Amino acid sequence: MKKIPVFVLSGFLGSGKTTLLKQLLRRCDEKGVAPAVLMNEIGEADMDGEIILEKNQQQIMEKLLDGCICCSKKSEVSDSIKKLLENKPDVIFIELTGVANPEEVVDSLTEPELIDCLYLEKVITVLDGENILEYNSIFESVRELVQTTRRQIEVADILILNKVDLISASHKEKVKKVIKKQNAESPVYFTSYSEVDLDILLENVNVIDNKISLHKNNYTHSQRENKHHHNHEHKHHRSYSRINTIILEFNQHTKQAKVDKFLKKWQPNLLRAKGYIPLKDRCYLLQHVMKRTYLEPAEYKGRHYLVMIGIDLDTNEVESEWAKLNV
Ligand SMILES: Nc1nc2c(ncn2[C@@H]2O[C@H](COP(=O)(O)OP(=O)(O)OP(=O)(O)O)[C@@H](O)[C@H]2O)c(=O)[nH]1
Repeated sequence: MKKIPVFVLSGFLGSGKTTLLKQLLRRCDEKGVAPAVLMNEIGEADMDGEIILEKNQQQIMEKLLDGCICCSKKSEVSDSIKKLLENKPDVIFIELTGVANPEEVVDSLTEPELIDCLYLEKVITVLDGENILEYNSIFESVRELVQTTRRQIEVADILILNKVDLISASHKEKVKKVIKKQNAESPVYFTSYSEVDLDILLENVNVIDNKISLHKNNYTHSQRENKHHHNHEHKHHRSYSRINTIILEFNQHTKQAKVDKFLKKWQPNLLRAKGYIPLKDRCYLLQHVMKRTYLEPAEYKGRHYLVMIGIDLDTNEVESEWAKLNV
């Protein structure tokens, strides 16, 4: 009986995980294998789910919203995976929130009911080449950001150094050195828009004829799971509480410059912003990573909104400033 491989996609907010996931799903389609996806988003709004589903409506997806995968969510993680297993996928992808430690999800996979059905194939960490040195520097980032980034690098089986189109050759070398210091074993791929040789990543993914069905079994650790297993502490949860999410709504269409100016106001506390925003001509998908804002036309028909993820963002202040904009 063959077990189902599970990939954990980790990496800080906006590094390019969803961009990679979309390609992995496309490649699965080409290979004729059935993927399943578990997405974990901080905040109630299901942004990435919508982004993926726009082009891959038929994909099997479970979503965990409003919180990072951690102790309190562990049962929800395994419940979601059990639901995914009902559809008999050949591979499962778990995209973590940018602020989660990858090994936390591995705890959920080692639950007795699941351990004989699936195994952790690879932890893939996607790094934002433009900002990784900043995230990694104790002087420039808050402590828990540095710890999370280092953990994501340390436990990765594959490291994808993304956004090389935005950095110089010398910066690339610098980043490589820093990464290698923290994880000398795993291969590092340099990419733009997370374009990597997908066949290397999916080398062990095939159609599984004889899937193990879900049933209670004895708890056994394989070597692989042991490598990623850790003594889970509750402490980390508190530290993430500094990271908060604010959802803002639009009453009418707005101007790009207005939104840009608003987002700039919250630097350096603002880590990420995403949303479907109404400009005069149509709806756009907005993605804001560090100081950069990306806009692309979207077919989205739902309610317009902007999600802000930040560290120590003052919700009241943000909301009252937003109200003043009268958008
Ligand atoms: N210039 C440049 N932009 C990129 C690259 N990869 C991704 N982006 C853009 O960066 C933004 C964030 O990419 P995502 O793939 O959504 O990042 P993510 O890691 O899933 O983000 P979270 O879900 O917030 O954790 C999007 O607008 C992408 O189009 C790259 O290599 N170069």
